[in-house]
Amino acid sequence: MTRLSVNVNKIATLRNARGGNVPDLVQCVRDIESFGAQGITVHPRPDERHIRYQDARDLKMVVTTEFNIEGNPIKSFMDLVLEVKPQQVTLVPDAVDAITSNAGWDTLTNKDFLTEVISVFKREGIRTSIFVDPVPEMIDGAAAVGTDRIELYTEDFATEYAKGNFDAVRPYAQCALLAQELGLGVNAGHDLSLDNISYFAQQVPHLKEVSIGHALICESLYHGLETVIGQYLKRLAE
Ligand SMILES: CC(=O)[C@@H](O)[C@H](O)COP(=O)(O)O
Ligand SMILES: NCC(=O)COP(=O)(O)O
Repeated sequence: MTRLSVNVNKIATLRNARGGNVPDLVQCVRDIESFGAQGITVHPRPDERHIRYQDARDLKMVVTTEFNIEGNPIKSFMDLVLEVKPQQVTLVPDAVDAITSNAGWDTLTNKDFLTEVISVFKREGIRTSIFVDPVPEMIDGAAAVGTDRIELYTEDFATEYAKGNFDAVRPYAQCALLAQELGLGVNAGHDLSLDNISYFAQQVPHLKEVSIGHALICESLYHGLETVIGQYLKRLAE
C-alpha cells in the first residue's frame, strides 16, 4: 500500500500571513495524523516563508507517524536535519529564489556531492531520498550515490494528465520498475491531487509513499467551505 505523507507547508503559509499562531501548525499536524495520514512532510526554505526551521524542531516532538524533511542540502539545512533527526530526508535541488521545486537532481554531475551528503545522513540513521525526474540515467545515477529511495518529481505528469495525456505516466512507471530492480524505494510528489492520484498510484508499481501538499490543502479548503458557511449562518440566526 502506498503511504500518504501530508505536506503542511501551506498551513504555515496561512499562519505566517497574519503573524500569529492561527492556524496552529502543531495542532493541525496532530489532527492530520488522527485523520489517518501516514506521514508529515515539511520543506523549509532558506527564507522561511512558510515552514520555519523552528517548526521542524517543534513538529519532531509531536509527529507520531513518519517525519520527512525536504530541502536543498545547504549547510543550515543539513545542520537542522542532523539536529531534528527525522525518519526521512528528501534532498531537492531547489534554488533559493524558486517559487517551488522545479527540477530533479542531475545525479551524474552531482555524484560526488550527493554521495557525501547522503553518507552523512545515513551515518545518523536517517533514511535518504532524492528528488529526480523520471529519466533512467538519473535513476541509475541515484543508485550509484547510495540513496535509500528516490522521489519521482511528478509535475510533468500532473500537467499532462490534466490535458488528457494519460501516457505521461509511462516514464514514471518505467523508472519505478528500474528503481525497484536497483534496490531503491520509490516515493513521488509534486502537484499530485484528488484528480490524478488514483491513476498515478494504479499505474506506477512499487510506490511506497506520496507527499502531497498544495492540492490537498486547496481541496480541503474547498470541501470545507460549505460546512463552515453553514455554521456561520446558523450562529448568526441564533
Ligand atoms: C519537493 C516538492 O515537490 C515539494 O516539497 C514542494 O517543493 C513543496 O514546496 P512548496 O510548498 O514550497 O511549493
Ligand atoms: N514532495 C512533494 C511534496 O511534499 C508536496 O508537493 P505539492 O503537493 O505541494 O506540489
